[in-house]
Amino acid sequence: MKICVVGTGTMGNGIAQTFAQAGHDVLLKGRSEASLGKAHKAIEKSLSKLVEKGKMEAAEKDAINARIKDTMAYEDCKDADLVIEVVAEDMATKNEIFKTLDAICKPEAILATNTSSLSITEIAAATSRPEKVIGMHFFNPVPMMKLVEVIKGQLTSQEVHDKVMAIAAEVGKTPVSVNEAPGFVVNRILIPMVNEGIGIYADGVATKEEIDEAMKLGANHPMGPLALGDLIGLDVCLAIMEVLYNEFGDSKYRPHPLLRKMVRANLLGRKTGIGFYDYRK
Ligand SMILES: CC(=O)CC(=O)SCCNC(=O)CCNC(=O)[C@H](O)C(C)(C)COP(=O)(O)OP(=O)(O)OC[C@H]1O[C@@H](n2cnc3c(N)ncnc32)[C@H](O)[C@@H]1OP(=O)(O)O
Ligand SMILES: NC(=O)C1=CN([C@@H]2O[C@H](COP(=O)(O)OP(=O)(O)OC[C@H]3O[C@@H](n4cnc5c(N)ncnc54)[C@H](O)[C@@H]3O)[C@@H](O)[C@H]2O)C=CC1
Repeated sequence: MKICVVGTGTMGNGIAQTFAQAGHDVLLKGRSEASLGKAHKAIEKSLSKLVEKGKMEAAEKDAINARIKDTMAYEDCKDADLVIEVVAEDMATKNEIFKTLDAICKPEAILATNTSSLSITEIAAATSRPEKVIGMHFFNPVPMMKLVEVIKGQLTSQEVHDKVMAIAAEVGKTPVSVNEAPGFVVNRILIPMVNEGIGIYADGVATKEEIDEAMKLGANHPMGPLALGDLIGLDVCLAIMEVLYNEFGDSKYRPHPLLRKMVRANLLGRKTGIGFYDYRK
């Protein structure tokens, strides 16, 4: 199966790695040599961790790296059987890319989106093949997280849904079938929790370290809400809160003003080196 991953950010490199680790050839579509180079660096770092831990042979790491080829041209996606779009959480951007992919990709190709919260039906409406458009939602960090939410839009066919469930399982993930709804299952619970953690911090109820420690020890979460926001990317968290707020029209999903302020200051978390915590050492 020929896989094409469009987008080289936090999630794109993890998804490319996962497919290559499962033995697939992957075409990674980036916007610049620099972004592609950064993605390969992240993949190399992740695979090296696995080699260091004795979970992977060095030769296997080289073979995985070799299976990931780069491109900057959508045209090169034309032979792909499955394209996974992993770009910014913005409907206009996704619509534009799906329109482009629809014109280039062979008619039987499945076009999947890794969107965190947006309507699959609305993304599919930009194409002439809505029955082949589906949500394939991976979790961060992709190599470590087992779940993939598989989301059918209004017009997604059962056949495409079943195929994508099988593909997710084949690459070592556990797929869960989810009906289309803003934020699906996990993010409708998780991101308002991050937003609430930010509110608690802004209210001065506790320091950021204390808030995170409290949720780690008091709820057995692997990381606290502020560290998690930094891992996800605060721009992504804000985009998800905006979708929940706008789609449901419910004030309980209001993005906290401090979240907005952090994004406006480009303090996005790990990807910019600083968010609630400083990663620049
Ligand atoms: C926004 C969305 O749309 C959806 C989302 O993704 S929401 C975010 C969902 N993700 C989460 O909630 C993540 C919560 N955090 C965690 O599960 C864990 O903290 C974590 C897996 C990220 C890291 O685990 P940790 O125990 O805190 O740290 P650490 O000891 O460094 O890592 C644990 C293991 O994972 C490995 N690891 C971590 N990241 C890795 C990566 N990217 N690649 C390879 N290995 C990695 C480490 O090497 C380590 O391996 P060993 O257990 O063999 O020693
Ligand atoms: N960060 C996370 O924890 C998770 C994010 N997601 C979703 O995955 C998608 C990507 O998120 P991240 O990788 O975190 O984002 P990121 O900010 O790390 O990377 C975004 C990528 O999109 C590209 N991009 C931005 N604007 C573009 C445009 N106009 N045209 C083409 N490419 C463009 C960038 O070059 C970059 O490769 C989003 O839909 C997000 O909601 C899903 C699961 C988890």
